[in-house]
Amino acid sequence: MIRLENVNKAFGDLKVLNDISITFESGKTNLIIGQSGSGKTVLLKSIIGLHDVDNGAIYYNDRNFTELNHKGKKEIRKEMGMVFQGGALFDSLNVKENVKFPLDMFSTMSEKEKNKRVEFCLDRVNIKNANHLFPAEISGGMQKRVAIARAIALNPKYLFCDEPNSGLDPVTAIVIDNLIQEITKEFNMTTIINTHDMNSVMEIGEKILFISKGYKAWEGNKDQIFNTKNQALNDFVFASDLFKNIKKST
Ligand SMILES: Nc1ncnc2c1ncn2[C@@H]1O[C@H](COP(=O)(O)OP(=O)(O)OP(=O)(O)O)[C@@H](O)[C@H]1O
Repeated sequence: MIRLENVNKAFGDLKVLNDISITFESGKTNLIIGQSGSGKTVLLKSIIGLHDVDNGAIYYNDRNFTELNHKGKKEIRKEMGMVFQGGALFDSLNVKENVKFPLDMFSTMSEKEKNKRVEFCLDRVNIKNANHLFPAEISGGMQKRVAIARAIALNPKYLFCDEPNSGLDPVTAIVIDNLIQEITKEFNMTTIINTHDMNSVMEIGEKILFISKGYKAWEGNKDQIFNTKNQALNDFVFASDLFKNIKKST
């Protein structure tokens, strides 16, 4: 569980996050949605400690992350896995080496244990016989799977995904969304996903935070989102004719 209490963040005079409070639950896919520039990335970066917040608190279960010193934050960071936009694989490392990288950096496992863990993670994301291929030699969907395998290599309690299905065709995007949801449940992680993909909202929006101009404008789930009376959320969700028509027909 990750809990935010009255989180504020400004860059100079620009107030980007205003008093955001919410609980992201474990074993669930928690989505942050909002228009471009609404503050999603700044919020995600604040949660993982890449930005210091100006005031407010961020709890990882009962640990107040914002109050911890460098060493304390580092301990919690070991429990975080990340899937960056575009996958962010190392081009010069093959699939196996990419997934093994965090184990080499941060674990005390033996070589045999690391290899076993890499095999487990790649198997879990359904990548087979690709250990020696380089990122440029595999499809976008496979790259995302490798990025997910790498993110779960250290068995994280918390998983952060920034636009995990950007650049994928709609079918592959849903497969990746479902994979993230499955592993979230299987390993009981608290998963937070930044997205503007309405298909993701419909598929895996178990808990949704909608931010508008840096404010929390709504929270709920995928079943509630289509019946909301919130004007800003309606404008966002039903921006396309397709979704307007879906709403009319339900
Ligand atoms: N390091 C920074 N310094 C100054 N301003 C910043 C910084 N990072 C973000 N901002 C500003 O904060 C606001 C929110 O940006 P943010 O990247 O969080 O939006 P977003 O919702 O993630 O948008 P997108 O969906 O396009 O990625 C923007 O006005 C942006 O210019």
